[in-house]
This record gives sequence, structure tokens and C-alpha cells, in this order.
Amino acid sequence: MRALNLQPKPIPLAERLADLAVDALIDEADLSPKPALVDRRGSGAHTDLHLGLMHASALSLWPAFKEMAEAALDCGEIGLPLREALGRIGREGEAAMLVTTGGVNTHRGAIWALGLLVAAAALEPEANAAGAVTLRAARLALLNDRYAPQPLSHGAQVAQRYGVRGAREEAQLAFPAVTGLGLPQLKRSRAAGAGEQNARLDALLAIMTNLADTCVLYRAGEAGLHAMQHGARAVLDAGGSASLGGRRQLHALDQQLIALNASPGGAADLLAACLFLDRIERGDGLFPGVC
Ligand SMILES: CC(C)(COP(=O)(O)OP(=O)(O)OC[C@H]1O[C@@H](n2cnc3c(N)ncnc32)[C@H](O[C@H]2O[C@H](COP(=O)(O)OP(=O)(O)OP(=O)(O)O)[C@@H](O)[C@H]2O)[C@@H]1O)[C@@H](O)C(=O)NCCC(=O)NCCS
Ligand SMILES: Nc1ncnc2[nH]cnc12
Repeated sequence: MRALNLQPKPIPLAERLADLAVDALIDEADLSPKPALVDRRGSGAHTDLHLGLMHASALSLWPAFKEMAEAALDCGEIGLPLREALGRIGREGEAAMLVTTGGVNTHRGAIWALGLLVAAAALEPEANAAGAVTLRAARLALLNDRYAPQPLSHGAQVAQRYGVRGAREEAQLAFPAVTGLGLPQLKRSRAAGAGEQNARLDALLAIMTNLADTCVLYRAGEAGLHAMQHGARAVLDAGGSASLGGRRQLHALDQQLIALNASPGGAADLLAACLFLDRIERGDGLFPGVC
């Protein structure tokens, strides 16, 4: 009689990376209370979004993230073939998202940021420091996808109008809002004894202090961006989201951004990127049993 093999089947790397990307999106959506964003309390500044839709959207992107990681493993190097494969898979992922959400743009920026990071992580899984992964992602983002359509997106419109850097440039610069603001704040707040949810809220606020969030600019102009950046700074200066003073400032920021219709969707996407990189850096479930 043969002994039963009870060893768990190894999970392919591409699937594990897709799991981590979707987990990061769901963790971001669930995190509460986020200023003017969809969370467990409600829809923030949005009339067309809710938490169930954010979850469904995140889950619909799993096949795209898996395919992006597989493309990176197949190509094995940074170059135009991989960049154009990612563009094609990203556009298909956007289409799947829009079918799931009935046409609402829930995660366009997240597909871009996490797609590049998933591919960058798959290229060299052992070189998993956030700085190394974001540099590889930046090298991919700098390549010009010849098949990318050039629609006059919201981001392109406000970039023209206000001369700011949007999602494309954030990636091309190796995600400074994540590696220079979000991740260091996440670690600082954890080290100071904040609970995980407060540390994540602080990371989001740190990103908001300096990001040119094109969603906010499109919906609420420069006044909205100013309110977002200064309000986020005020929460952190008052002691962060775990302190009573910070909590009061956070409530005021939430009210102010909702009144301005200013939803920081770009900052939310970058928080998801931050949570993904944090898990990758810690090797969280990535290597054991992965083939
Ligand atoms: C290169 C692309 C990122 C396109 O960029 P572009 O700026 O031209 O296009 P947008 O359509 O505006 O999308 C950019 C999204 O990125 C997020 N974002 C905003 N600011 C920043 C920033 N400074 N840094 C990083 N990320 C940022 C943001 O996404 C979130 O907001 C979305 C909702 O936005 P919007 O549609 O404007 O929503 P509303 O104002 O609510 O619209 P209405 O309801 O009023 O109509 C939400 O999805 C969040 O995700 C920006 O929206 C890239 O997308 C691209 O080229 N894609 C093509 C495929 C490809 O190559 N993929 C590569 C795969 S790796
Ligand atoms: N939680 C959220 N609320 C609104 N827009 C978003 N885009 C990405 N995450 C979001």
C-alpha cells in the first residue's frame, strides 16, 4: 500500500503574485476610515462605487495579474516584447474590470501600478527589496508601448492643464510616493506601536501629503489637491491616525474632501502598491512551496 502524499501542491509563482496583488487591492478597499474613498463605512465622495464593487473589481483582475507575471517569466528580461505584452494584458484587464463593474472605472491606476510591480517581482523574485522591484518596474514603464492608444484621459487632461506628473511618471520615477513616503511611514508607525490598520492609514496619508493625484485635480482642481495634501499633513502632525488629535483631523479631512468631491483614487492605488511591496519584501508566503 502506498503512503498518502499530504504535502501541499506548490503554488506557481505567477499565481502567488496575482494572489498578493488582489489581496493588496482588497486590503486597501477594506481599510477604514479613509478620507473620501470607498471603505467599510460607505462610498466617500463617490456615487457610482461601493465596497462590493471594489472587491468584485479586484477579483476580476486576478487573471490579468497572473498573465502579467507569466509574461515576465516567459520573456525573462526587461525589453519591448515584455512591455508590449503587459500593455496588451493591461488593456484586457481594464476591459474585464469594466464588464464586472458595469462600466465604472474602479482600478485603472491600480492595474498600471500593480501590473508593472507584479511583472518586476516575477523577473527576479530573489531581488525582492522594494527599491529593486520598483526600479525594474520603472525600466518597464519607460519603454514606449507602440500599441497603446492615446485617449485624452482625465490624467492627460489635468497634466496638460496644471503641468503635473501623473500615474505614468510616478511609475517611470520608480514610485517615489511609495518608496519615499508610504513604505517608510508604514514602518515608522508600526515601530511606534500603532496597530496594523492605523499604520496603513498613516501610510496612505503620507502618500497624500505630496502626490499630484490626477483624480483629485480632475474632480476638484488645485483647491482640492491643496486640501488633500495639507489635510493629510495635519493628521500626521497631530500624531497620526492612532492618536485622538490625529483622528479629529482625519474626520475633518474626510468631511472637507467629500464637500469638494475630491476622491484621492490615485493615492489609494499607491497604498495598494505599498502593501504589495511590503508583503513581497517580507517574503510573505512567496517562496515556501512556490514553484
Ligand atoms: C499610463 C496609464 C496609467 C494612463 O494614465 P493617464 O494618467 O493617462 O490616465 P487616467 O485614465 O487618468 O488613469 C490614471 C489613473 O492612475 C491613478 N492616479 C492618479 N494620479 C496618480 C498619480 N499621481 N500617481 C499614480 N497613480 C495615479 C488614478 O486611478 C484611480 O482613480 C481611478 C478613477 O479615476 P477617474 O476615471 O479619473 O475617476 P473619476 O474622476 O471618478 O471619474 P468620473 O467618475 O468622474 O468619470 C480609479 O480607477 C483608481 O484606479 C487614475 O485614474 C495607464 O492606465 C495606461 O496606459 N494603461 C493602458 C494599459 C497598459 O499599458 N497597461 C500596462 C499594464 S502594466
Ligand atoms: N477605495 C477607493 N475608493 C475610491 N476610488 C478608489 N480607487 C482605488 N481605490 C479606491
